[in-house]
Amino acid sequence: MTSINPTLHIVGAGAIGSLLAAGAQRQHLAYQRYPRTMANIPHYARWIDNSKVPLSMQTAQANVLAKNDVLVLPLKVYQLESALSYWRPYLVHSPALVLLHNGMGGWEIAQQILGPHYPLLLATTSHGAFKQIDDKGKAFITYSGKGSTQIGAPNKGNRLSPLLSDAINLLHNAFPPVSTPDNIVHALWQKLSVNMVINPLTALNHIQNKHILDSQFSDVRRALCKEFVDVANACGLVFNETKVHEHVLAVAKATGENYSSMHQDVLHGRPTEIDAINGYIVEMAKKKGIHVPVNTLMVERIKALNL
Ligand SMILES: NC(=O)C1=CN([C@@H]2O[C@H](COP(=O)(O)OP(=O)(O)OC[C@H]3O[C@@H](n4cnc5c(N)ncnc54)[C@H](OP(=O)(O)O)[C@@H]3O)[C@@H](O)[C@H]2O)C=CC1
Ligand SMILES: CC(C)(CO)C(=O)C(=O)O
Repeated sequence: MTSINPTLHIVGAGAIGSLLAAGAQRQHLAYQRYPRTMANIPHYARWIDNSKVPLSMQTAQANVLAKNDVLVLPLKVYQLESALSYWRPYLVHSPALVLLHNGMGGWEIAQQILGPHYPLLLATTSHGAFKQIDDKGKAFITYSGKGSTQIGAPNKGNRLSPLLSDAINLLHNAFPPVSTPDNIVHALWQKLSVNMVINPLTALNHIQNKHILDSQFSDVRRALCKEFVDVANACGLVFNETKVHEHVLAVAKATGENYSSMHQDVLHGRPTEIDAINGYIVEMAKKKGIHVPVNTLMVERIKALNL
């Protein structure tokens, strides 16, 4: 079963999901959001040029998707298991599915629920967005930082099926630029290297990203990067310790005025993504018999905040 015009089905109505919806809206592409509740669903997006992009408030019940539709899950890793279990009966035609999150572990969860052969894309984005409430009490999102999205099928390089290539084109049309690195898993680990240093240090010390450049964090930064490289290399990914550290510093500088997502989660008393970030490194290290005391400490200290 295929539809004439493929629809972008977006699970939830969070910051990134609604940003993607706004991109589709601007390009006149068919999209549908599936929030858990109507409370706080963003009504519009405040675009980067300050223009207002109204969002369709027509939400739907999940239904069997057409083969050429695309289902995007811009969720936290800890939200994926229940979302994928819920959606599984509606995926009988195997439309392309896109996981879009920080941290790692989503691929493993999707494989467990959908099997190893499901047409799956993994993505990471450096666009920035957050939810707010306006003076009329309506939720909206602000597109706060222009970035780009990298996407690919794990272990497939650029040998993508037409179904997956079409899904990537649809995402690129909705929210460019979308690029396809040679190895998406490597790209996700690269993003992990940034988040495993900046996120817990900014959250634990209540600082903006730029402050992790301070010399007081030099030892902990370097120790985290060394552990990261040991584990990544043991998992078959090639990373160099000096380059990883330099990349982390470059991102901290470029996003210097930001408060990281983990800092904001801690500030607002929300669950953090620590399990999918430093926790993932600890989990992989355990499997490979590698000692990662500093990542372990980061996990323990964030968890001790009892969010
Ligand atoms: N925001 C940003 O600028 C960036 C975010 N990211 C990453 O993208 C991912 C998503 O982030 P973000 O959009 O900020 O997060 P949000 O918390 O804003 O969005 C997640 C949304 O998904 C909803 N949700 C969770 N489970 C389900 C479900 N089963 N069915 C329907 N809706 C569901 C949540 O609803 P509810 O409110 O009911 O829990 C929430 O609205 C994270 O991994 C984040 O780190 C990456 C780059 C930038
Ligand atoms: C790159 C960085 C650290 C930007 O703030 C981020 O991804 C986050 O805050 O989660």
